[in-house]
Amino acid sequence: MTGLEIDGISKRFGDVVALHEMTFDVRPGELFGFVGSNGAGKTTTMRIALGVLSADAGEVRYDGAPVTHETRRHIGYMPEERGLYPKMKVAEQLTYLARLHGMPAADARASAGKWTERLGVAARRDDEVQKLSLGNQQRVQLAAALVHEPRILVLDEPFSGLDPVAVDVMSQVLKEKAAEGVPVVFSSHQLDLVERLCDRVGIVRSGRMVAVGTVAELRAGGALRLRVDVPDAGDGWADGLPGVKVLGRTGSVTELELGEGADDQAVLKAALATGPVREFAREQPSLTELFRSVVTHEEVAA
Ligand SMILES: Nc1ncnc2c1ncn2[C@@H]1O[C@H](COP(=O)(O)OP(=O)(O)OP(=O)(O)O)[C@@H](O)[C@H]1O
Repeated sequence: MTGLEIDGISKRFGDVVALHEMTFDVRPGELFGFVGSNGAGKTTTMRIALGVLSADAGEVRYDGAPVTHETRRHIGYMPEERGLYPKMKVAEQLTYLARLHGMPAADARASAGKWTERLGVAARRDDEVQKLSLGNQQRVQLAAALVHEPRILVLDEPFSGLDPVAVDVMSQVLKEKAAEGVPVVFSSHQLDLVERLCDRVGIVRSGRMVAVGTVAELRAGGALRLRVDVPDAGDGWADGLPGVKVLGRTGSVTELELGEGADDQAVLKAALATGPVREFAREQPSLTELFRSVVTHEEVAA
């Protein structure tokens, strides 16, 4: 198995079970989106992958071998709490960080120059980090994760607080890194962005991975929905159909969810019985809707 593997990681903080047998893998060249509600365990997983925190059980592997101190030098990490020295100048800081990861001085300087340019902060190279806006600090933070040309990227909410232009720059850079064969995992609450950008997505709930797959796979696994446009129908036209839940009605369009044992042909018959049917379409839930149903499930179960 190549790439990054998180295999059965468990972690408790006192009585709090932060992670329970968390398992997923990020393949070389893949952009993997890690999503979940606040406190679900994303940051803890990333910290364990980085070795900043130790797991109670389980293993993190890279290219089939347990991640060691040496392997960790090749991980580019963007921590949630952001980890720059506020009083150090941008280029100086990036060069220093690259040197810490073992880059020779000249290469480190060149790489700092390249990444400040690429991320649109070249004009701020000689400013102290604390003098930059938060969004620009975040660009520098990404540069810090990239400056030593890592083989793995682990980014904790890299998109939070960025303006749309910075989101585009960040997305482009992550895609390029993935295209170079780097496994890229990032957490985000911006599900539209995750849906657009990621090859695969993992949804985590209460420290467990509850769904993982491509966006298309996850959507296909969600409940089937129907959108039915019946202009002459009365309000209760779909009530009482077995396994059918009416989600709502806007104008003449009724949205339905089909559960176990529901028959879409019976829905069509009921629709036709009301008069003309202008639209009868199957719809798959968006990632945001899937996420909501997972979170609601959690609340019901809790
Ligand atoms: N150092 C710590 N001490 C005690 N509890 C902790 C510690 N770090 C995390 N936790 C707990 O572990 C659980 C998982 O937290 P974590 O920060 O990994 O979630 P998250 O998915 O990153 O959340 P968010 O989306 O809010 O950043 C939470 O219940 C949190 O309170």
